[in-house]
Amino acid sequence: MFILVNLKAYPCDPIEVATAARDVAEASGARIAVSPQAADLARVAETGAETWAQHVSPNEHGSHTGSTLAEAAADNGAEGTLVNHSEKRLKLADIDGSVRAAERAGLETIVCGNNPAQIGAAAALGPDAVAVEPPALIGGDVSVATADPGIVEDAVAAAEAVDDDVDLFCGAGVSTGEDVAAAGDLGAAGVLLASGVAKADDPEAVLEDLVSGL
Ligand SMILES: O=C(CO)COP(=O)(O)O
Repeated sequence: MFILVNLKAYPCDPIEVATAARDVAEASGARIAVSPQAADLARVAETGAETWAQHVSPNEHGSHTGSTLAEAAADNGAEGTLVNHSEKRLKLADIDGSVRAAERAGLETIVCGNNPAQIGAAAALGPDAVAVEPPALIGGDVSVATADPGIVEDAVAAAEAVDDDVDLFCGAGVSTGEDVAAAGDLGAAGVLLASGVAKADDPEAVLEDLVSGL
């Protein structure tokens, strides 16, 4: 299971989380990545933690003020990027453009969707993985695998029906090792989570629990 910690715009210390993620990944052998604010990519990557962008724009170099270029993310240590997170939704053509921009820059891609129909559409764009995150459960206390196991199973089927090579992740409310195991049992290859780590008093302890069953 791949565990991706999205720091969103939470007021946590990205270096503390990244250092903990690096240490827990090294000690456990689990794959853990941290996705900080774009401005923090380089210093998070310098910790040695696997580092992902939260978004990249479909643009190439040029007159695009405010763009987060895939090339810039890669040059600053990102190894992958989320695309179309529920809090950063894009038009279909722009999702396609962002995935293509990420590919050009050598970034891995996870395209998010709110439901199985969107997951099928996202899988058709050929990312490395897709992630189903029901918006109503994001930031809550109950994990998607517990609150709505059917949506994870249906999303696995939707991705598989389009492209067997595209992994399915799930996210929303994930905060414990039990949540990670439940997601895996439903067919997910990884989880996205945010508040469970970013708002924790002791992010390292939460990360240790998350990988405890792997
Ligand atoms: O949006 C998410 C990860 O990208 C999930 O957020 P929470 O873990 O806070 O529910």
